[in-house]
Amino acid sequence: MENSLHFRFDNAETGFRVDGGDTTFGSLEDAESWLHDTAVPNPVVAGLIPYEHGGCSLFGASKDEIESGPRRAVTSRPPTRFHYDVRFNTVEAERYLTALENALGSLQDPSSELRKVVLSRVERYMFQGDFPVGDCYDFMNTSYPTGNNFCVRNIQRDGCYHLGSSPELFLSRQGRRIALHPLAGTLSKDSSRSPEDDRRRAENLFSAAKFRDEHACLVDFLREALAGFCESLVVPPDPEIVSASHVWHLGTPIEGVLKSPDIGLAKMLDVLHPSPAVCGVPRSAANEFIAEHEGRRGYYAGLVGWFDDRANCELYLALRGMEVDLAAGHVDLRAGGGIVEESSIPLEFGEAGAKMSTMQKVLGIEAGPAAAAWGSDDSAGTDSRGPVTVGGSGAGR
Ligand SMILES: C=C(O[C@@H]1C=C(C(=O)O)C=C[C@H]1O)C(=O)O
Repeated sequence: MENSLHFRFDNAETGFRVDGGDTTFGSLEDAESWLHDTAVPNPVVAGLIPYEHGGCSLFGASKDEIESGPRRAVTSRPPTRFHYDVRFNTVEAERYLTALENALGSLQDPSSELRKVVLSRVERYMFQGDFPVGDCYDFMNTSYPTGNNFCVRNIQRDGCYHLGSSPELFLSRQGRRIALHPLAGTLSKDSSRSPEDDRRRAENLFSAAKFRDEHACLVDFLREALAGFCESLVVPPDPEIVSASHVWHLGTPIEGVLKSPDIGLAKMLDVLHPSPAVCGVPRSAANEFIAEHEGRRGYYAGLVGWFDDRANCELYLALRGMEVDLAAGHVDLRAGGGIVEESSIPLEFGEAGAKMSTMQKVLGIEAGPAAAAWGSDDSAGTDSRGPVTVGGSGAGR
């Protein structure tokens, strides 16, 4: 039954479902050729584009047939139980800490060109029995009614699904008009405070040099990259505070008008993706560092959404998500953050944990023992709590 679930997306404005059908594409190029050649009326392609080039999970459909009614939201969580995979998570936390230490070494070395690199870590949870992917997605819609919620079948690996609730619009395009809402600079929310008080605390994001630097790296990159495509571009001088499920971010809404309606999507993505929101500065050095320390990321930090034959699109960063492997019986949660010279290892570890909470809440999982040991950051300054003992008997609920 789940095999007919291809692509689902819901946010405050849109609901979009592609179920059934066998028009699938493993590359952006194949999807674009289909859009131009097909006899299907009003064709559209929806799905996932990975962080690296190639290996997409894209589905072709007709806009006329897409089910786009009100979202299906349910109030009860599927009953599946999850257990923290101590062995996997211990090895993974150590790998991440080594990557962080090496990154800080490079960022603080005046002879290295690296200015920012985004590093991520994975937490694995095992389950037995059924994992009802569709029900879980419906419950996500209840949990995050204003998130950019997605659920996509992986056509590269049978029995694998990617679900998440993205906070970040990567690129939307209607004709020549484009909009982006890049985010960088993060503070974990403090649930012991009132939302208003915590929002005031988040204003620390404006003043701390570390967050402004991380954010400036991203906005400067996009301003320069978009200048080549746009006849006009509006980039506000200062970022704003954006609320995501368990964290606050710095975000800058960008709008522009393209020089020509003929600029293709693949050409724009070549230049814009991966941006320093998920990669770093300079891009080649950051990408080399990521490949060496993380290997292939696949759909984590890739793009999720849809595009049509005129390159109109709505694409979000595939973040705050999870990969469900039904055959292996596990769910991998993955999150990370931008590392700059002033970053602190404990705070980065905690920030990734706070971002993972987005999916932990959907699954009914308590934060893993590693995250609990780090605690959450209560200031925007440099705090040096730690070190963590990863492991223990912390099973999820
Ligand atoms: C890398 C992630 O998030 C990205 C990194 C951010 C940061 O470094 O502050 C903020 C938002 C996202 O662009 C993630 O969620 O895993």
